Amino acid sequence: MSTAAAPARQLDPDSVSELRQATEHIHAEFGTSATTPALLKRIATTANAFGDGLRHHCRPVDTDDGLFVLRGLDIDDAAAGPTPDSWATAGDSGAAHDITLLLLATVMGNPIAWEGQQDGRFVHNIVPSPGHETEQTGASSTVLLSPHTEDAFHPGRAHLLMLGCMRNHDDIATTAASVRKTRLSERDVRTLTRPVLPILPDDAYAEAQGYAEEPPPVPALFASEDGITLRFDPAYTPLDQADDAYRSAYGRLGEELARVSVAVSLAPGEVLVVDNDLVVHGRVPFQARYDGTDRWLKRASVRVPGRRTRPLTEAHEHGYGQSAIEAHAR
Ligand SMILES: O=C(O)CCC(=O)C(=O)O
Ligand SMILES: [Fe+2]
Repeated sequence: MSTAAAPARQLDPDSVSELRQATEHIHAEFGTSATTPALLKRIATTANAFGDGLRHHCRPVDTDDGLFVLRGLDIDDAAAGPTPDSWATAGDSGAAHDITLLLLATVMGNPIAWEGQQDGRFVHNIVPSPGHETEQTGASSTVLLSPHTEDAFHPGRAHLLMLGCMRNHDDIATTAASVRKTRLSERDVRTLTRPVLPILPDDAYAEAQGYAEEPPPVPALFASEDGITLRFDPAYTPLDQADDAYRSAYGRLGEELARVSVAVSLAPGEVLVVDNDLVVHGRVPFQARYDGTDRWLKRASVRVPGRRTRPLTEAHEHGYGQSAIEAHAR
């Protein structure tokens, strides 16, 4: 794995103060980041009024890296308070930063929430949690969080994943691997473009895991008009149901993704924006502190209307009974 620097977009001071003022206004008015229709409406009108400078920083991912890091937001470590010990107890910890992230997410597209995840909040807290060390979820720590497409099981998954860093004293890296950097034979691409295996709901969706209907097989790769895209979550893909040829091609895709993987260790105030159709992300193992100073990320998921990065057949998938809620009406 390489530690090559991810493309960075440095926010200019005007954009930073525009964001800060908007955040302070909304936070003072609502006193919480718990999303009500009124708060979401205020987010939308505020984001719509942002200047071109900020908008430009939020333009789509424009390199084969499939990601960028927005830099320059300020986080006051003392004011942020202790890192919560789980999403369930996080409440309004770092609420102002939830609002900032929602504003940025709204400039980039339409933020989404899932009823079945983190109480339906639009901004998730990613913190290590006692008792969850070895899971394949954001709450784990001692295990490698293996590379995955976010919410790969679902046709309504985000186009963009945003990870905003509150705290990361131990420099724990997010990993990211772009399908556009892999080298695969045409034959492997053909094989992996066929809908052979389903992707089952991950451990963050307990209810969906009990869904009664047949899991639909989906392609791992898709040759979109703009180039190849992927939908990949090996930890939740029943590979034993495929034949040898498919399994080997799938294995080569995994090896190529490992080869091109980069490690991005976020600093407070940085926001990693990952194109969820191009890049699989994960996290290196680490030892949690559990003393209020642990790594703490804020996560937002964004749909970008009108993108053509996915097969149209996805529209017929049942999504295991889950549906995403969009922050803003179209
Ligand atoms: O903790 C990280 O760096 C990434 C965790 C993750 O997979 C996610 O938040 O979706
Ligand atoms: Fe993830």
